[in-house]
Amino acid sequence: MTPTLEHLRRCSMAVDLGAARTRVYLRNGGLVVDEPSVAAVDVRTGALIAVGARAEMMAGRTPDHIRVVRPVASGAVVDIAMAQRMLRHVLGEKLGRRWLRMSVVRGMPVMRAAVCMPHGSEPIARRAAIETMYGLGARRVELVDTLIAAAVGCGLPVEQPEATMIVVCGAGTTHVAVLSLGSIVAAETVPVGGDAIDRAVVEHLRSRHELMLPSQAVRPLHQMLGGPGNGGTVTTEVHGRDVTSGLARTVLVETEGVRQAMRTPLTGVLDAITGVLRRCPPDLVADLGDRGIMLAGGSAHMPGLDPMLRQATGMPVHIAPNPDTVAVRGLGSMIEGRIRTSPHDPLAP
Ligand SMILES: Nc1ncnc2c1ncn2[C@@H]1O[C@H](COP(=O)(O)OP(=O)(O)OP(=O)(O)O)[C@@H](O)[C@H]1O
Repeated sequence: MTPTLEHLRRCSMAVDLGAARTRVYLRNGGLVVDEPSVAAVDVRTGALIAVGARAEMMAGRTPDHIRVVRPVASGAVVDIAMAQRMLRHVLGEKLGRRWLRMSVVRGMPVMRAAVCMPHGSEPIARRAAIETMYGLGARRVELVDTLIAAAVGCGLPVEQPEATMIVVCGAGTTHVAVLSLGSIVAAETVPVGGDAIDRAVVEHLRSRHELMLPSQAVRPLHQMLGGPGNGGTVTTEVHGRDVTSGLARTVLVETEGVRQAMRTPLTGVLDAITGVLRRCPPDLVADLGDRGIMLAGGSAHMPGLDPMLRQATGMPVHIAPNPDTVAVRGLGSMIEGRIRTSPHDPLAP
């Protein structure tokens, strides 16, 4: 069923279950949860040991009996029971007794929740999101297209008869859309995000330089994506571990090689942008030439991404303020009734 703004105004909670992070916004309470979508479980007893940032820190450092799991992948809940335990735990931790009062009254579920769903998600993914929220005590669940929520969160004039383009680049997926009059004119989703770019860098250094890179060493290399950074230097020192000996090693890496490695997965995003533009009427494309692209999602923080998109598309690229939380904040504005859109808005994914 397509939710209307009236339905959304009755929701007390907006939820964005991402592959990297889980975010919860409470009506009149703001963003109360922004934690990694990770849980650590004792496989002998099934007990939950940690969730969120604490569980993420344990990844790769656990003894055999502790498993670190990610219940959300590519924008879909893949382990409903674990997603419920993770959410219950973080909400209980952040809200205490208030959480109990808002979810169940006299044993009956009372909460109404709005959940962001990736554009074009499969019915099974929608079902999984609904089941997750029912298990948490929701009486009713409204699903809203992430692209609409993100556009609202970016402050784009979605209800106006002019085109706006949004690119939401998350951890596992990137969504591209052109919106006008509160509706999606054309959209595409590609299974490429920040994680694929990081994997491309790690793989390049392993195969070309026989260097294993610790995960925290990948981010400083993002700078190379946009063009010849570092004052135009052609090589950069990278510290890591030798693949064969396991000993610490420093190598001089050609920036162009790293840049090409990062650009390879991003060709999917560029293809999606051109595909969406090709499907738009010419008048809307003319609007976009002036307004440009609004870049959102956690990967918008990647320092080389916006210059790279600017260079490849020839269009202005703007980074949304707090780009990683735009979708849940946009959905939060909807449940708080702070936006006006045309009454025929198709909000559903
Ligand atoms: N400062 C930063 N520099 C570079 N990359 C960053 C930065 N902050 C976050 N990221 C990247 O952003 C991604 C997470 O983005 P986001 O929080 O939007 O994901 P998500 O909504 O959980 O994922 P998805 O939309 O794919 O389900 C990760 O790949 C992370 O590495």
